[in-house]
Amino acid sequence: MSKPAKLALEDGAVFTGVSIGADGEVDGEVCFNTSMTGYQEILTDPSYRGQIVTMTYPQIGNYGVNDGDLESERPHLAGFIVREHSRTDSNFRSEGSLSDYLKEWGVVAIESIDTRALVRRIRSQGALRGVLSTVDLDDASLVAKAKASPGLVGRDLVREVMPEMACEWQESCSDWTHLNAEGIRKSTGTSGPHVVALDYGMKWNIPRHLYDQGCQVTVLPGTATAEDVLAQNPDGVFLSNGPGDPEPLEYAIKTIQGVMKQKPVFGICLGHQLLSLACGAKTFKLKFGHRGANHPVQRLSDGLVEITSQNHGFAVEEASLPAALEVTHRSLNDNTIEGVRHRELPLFSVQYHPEASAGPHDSHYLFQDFLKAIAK
Ligand SMILES: NC(=O)CC[C@H](N)C(=O)O
Repeated sequence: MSKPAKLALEDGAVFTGVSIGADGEVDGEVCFNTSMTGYQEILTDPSYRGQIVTMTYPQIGNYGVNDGDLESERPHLAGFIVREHSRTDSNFRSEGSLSDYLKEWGVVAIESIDTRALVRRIRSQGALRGVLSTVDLDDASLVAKAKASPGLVGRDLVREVMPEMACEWQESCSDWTHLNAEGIRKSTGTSGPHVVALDYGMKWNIPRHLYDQGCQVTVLPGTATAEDVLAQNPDGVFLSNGPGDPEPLEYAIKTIQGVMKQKPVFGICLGHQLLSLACGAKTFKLKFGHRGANHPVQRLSDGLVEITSQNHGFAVEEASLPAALEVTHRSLNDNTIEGVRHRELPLFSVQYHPEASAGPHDSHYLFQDFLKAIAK
């Protein structure tokens, strides 16, 4: 028996569909991801905290869910919007249906709305606050709730997703990760460098890659101080992805400033924004963000174009870049900064996701670059 659900936006638009997830009501920033695959990695990426994610690919759930394709222990997004939830899942790796998974984890989700119209609205007006509900179906009430939703700007969402405790990472990339030109060798123990990863909501495929490069990986909560990090005597420091606005994360910026002159640092996505802020740059909010698995990024050193996996709504403001930072990668969609490096110190970061999961493997070389920086 199908249950109605509604999505209401702060601009007054209301979409009526069918619930495919848990009963309930959620609010958040409505964004969209254009990946054709990877819905399980997207659901479990902690960077989506506070967001209601729309998939533009029309049929979702067709390969089910499994215990291997996870980027954290649970879904973190506020809600999920699809055009059509596949009634069957055909995949030898499937261990269950997407709908059952969403219900198990209490994710409010909707299908059978005009996702093309919704995405066109977001693209023309910018990211919009919204409410997704199976319990309140009154349009005016829902629109009022959407207008009251806090949005992402100025909020520290990292504290809601980061781990409580430190841990030693011991997991390799899945056997499904194809070896690229450089090859991802399965870890033969941790004879490599000791890396401290500051976890602001880290996607698991990042420490898997570091581990497969032979690193000993110590994961610390994103609130760790510079003293906590240096007490581990690391050979390098990694700054992870994570949700929300980077600007209010003053504790994280302070920690980075306390280690960046002593240790090589590599940052991804939120880590890239925090490293840039720590060096004196500013960040700004993109109109509707970059979220997908086919975003072209040019590496400026040799002109190579990488096809990248992306999920970010903020970016580093080019006009605010200090002389010490050099732009290394640029988006070919909108020319925004996708990577920087420090001209003197061994610090570099990218706005996009070289760990893929899901997406192309073009950028795995950056993990080797980090080990080369550490070796130097
Ligand atoms: N995936 C991420 O780390 C996202 C970074 C930041 N929360 C943004 O939206 O830009």
